[in-house]
Amino acid sequence: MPVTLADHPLIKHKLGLIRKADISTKDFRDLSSEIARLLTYEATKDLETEQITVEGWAGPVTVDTIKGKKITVVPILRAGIGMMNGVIDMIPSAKISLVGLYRNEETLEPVRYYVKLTSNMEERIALILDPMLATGGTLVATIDLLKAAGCTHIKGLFLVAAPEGLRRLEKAHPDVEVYVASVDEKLNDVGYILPGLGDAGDKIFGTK
Ligand SMILES: O=P(O)(O)OC[C@H]1O[C@H](OP(=O)(O)OP(=O)(O)O)[C@H](O)[C@@H]1O
Ligand SMILES: O=c1cc[nH]c(=O)[nH]1
Ligand SMILES: [Mg+2]
Repeated sequence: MPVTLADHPLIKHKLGLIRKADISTKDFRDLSSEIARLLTYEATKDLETEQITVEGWAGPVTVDTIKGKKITVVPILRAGIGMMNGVIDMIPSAKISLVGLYRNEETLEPVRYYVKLTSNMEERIALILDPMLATGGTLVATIDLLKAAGCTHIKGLFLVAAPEGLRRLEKAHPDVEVYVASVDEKLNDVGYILPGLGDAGDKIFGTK
């Protein structure tokens, strides 16, 4: 399974800031979006381009344009919303497909409560957004439903992943490409990533 650790100095610096325990809701939100923007740069490096001719200020000029498949951004509710604006800044024409899943706190299994996908999923590259890849249950369930809708090209963007979640993903969906700012040490006994970020959804929405 292709895993890209996006360890650009700007990403590393921003991760250092977002890990602080006393971070404000505003700063957590801003940094999630900023790191997402940089992950988008990495995740779109292999998009194909083609040359077209446009009318420039001094006459016709040959320019590159992105060709082929269109993109749908798939934020996993709630926390994935915190990355969405950063990604949309970079790909303003992307369609958005929402997937609502939360983790049952006892079983750690994902519970589905909302799905609204855009049209023609089979023609699109899906960019899944979630700050946290912990046990991997939420991500595997999301990929299951995207594939059931016809998606064949799926990438996932995460701020922090646990090795346990990456191993689970590799078994279930080895074709999916992962872009992550940090692969952390492990999960604790209640399924939180260490050192991690804490509860990303609560920090982005200011709940709890
Ligand atoms: O890899 P997993 O073990 O499945 O855990 C990861 C999921 O947990 C968090 O969501 P949460 O259930 O807290 O929902 P929220 O975004 O609504 O807070 C996180 O944003 C992921 O979606
Ligand atoms: O560490 C974790 C694990 C799951 N969800 C979170 O928000 N944080
Ligand atoms: Mg949460």
